[in-house]
Amino acid sequence: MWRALARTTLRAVANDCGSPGVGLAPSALTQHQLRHSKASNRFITTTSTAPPHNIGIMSVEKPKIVFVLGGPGAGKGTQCSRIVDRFQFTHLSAGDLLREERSREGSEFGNLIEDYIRNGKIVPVEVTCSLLENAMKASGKSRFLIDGFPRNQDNLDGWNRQMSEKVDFQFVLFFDCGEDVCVKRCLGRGQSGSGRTDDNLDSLKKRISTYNNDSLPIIKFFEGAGQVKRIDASPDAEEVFGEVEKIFVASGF
Ligand SMILES: Nc1ncnc2c1ncn2[C@@H]1O[C@H](COP(=O)(O)OP(=O)(O)OP(=O)(O)O)[C@@H](O)[C@H]1O
Ligand SMILES: Nc1ccn([C@H]2C[C@H](O)[C@@H](COP(=O)(O)O)O2)c(=O)n1
Repeated sequence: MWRALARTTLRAVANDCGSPGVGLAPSALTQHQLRHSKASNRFITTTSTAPPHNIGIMSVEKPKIVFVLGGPGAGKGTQCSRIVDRFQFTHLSAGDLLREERSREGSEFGNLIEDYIRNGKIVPVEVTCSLLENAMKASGKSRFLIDGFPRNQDNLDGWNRQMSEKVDFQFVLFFDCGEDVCVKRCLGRGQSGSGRTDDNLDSLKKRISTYNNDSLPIIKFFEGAGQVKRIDASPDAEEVFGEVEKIFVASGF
């Protein structure tokens, strides 16, 4: 879809992303809308394409994607901010997008998302993947850190169905961190006023169990394919970023 649009859509809104790539104007992009059908208890995605406003330079370059994974509190968000500053990536946190959608007035998924988050469960991929795709398109950028996704087999399958052909997947950046450190960091974040409804011991136990049972197998899957760059996330943030930096430089960024 992006490629088709890129072929016919002008890059007249000059690529403001500061990095090479598709640089499509959000106004000319397909928007995915999601509804929950009570009748069939399924999620339905509808697609509408706004007419392209521009004609011009063609680009077939797909957006570059790095998945960022690791336990709750491993420091994914912290490191993503630094990568954004240093390597001109756009950071999309699946958790942040879900929290935003939960708080959006009129969202039909607010209660569902809250229930999943509070209980440390993974929201159905139809919701998350549509939020990610819409955010990617709206950004007009071409290098993305997809943080906290794919978190289970459902996430991975949904991504493969909806997105894998449209992006240029680079690697998984895996922040490896012991459980005790993760818990301590999340509780510290809660005490510093994160306002998150899941930075408490009860939710954390569930999140860690979901991570061990559902997310680690996905990381192992990518590892088996030689697509994981593992980082020890237990040292301080500065030291961790030193390792992150080496990986991105070695990968040509
Ligand atoms: N290397 C580090 N050393 C010490 N504290 C850290 C480090 N990295 C992050 N933190 C702190 O730990 C907390 C969790 O970090 P962060 O929000 O980046 O984790 P996360 O992996 O994105 O978490 P989640 O998956 O729950 O969103 C924050 O309060 C952050 O300031
Ligand atoms: N792919 C995802 C990512 C996140 N969530 C939900 C469930 C998580 O516990 C919560 C917080 O995510 P975080 O900010 O810790 O990355 O958001 C999900 O369902 N699916």
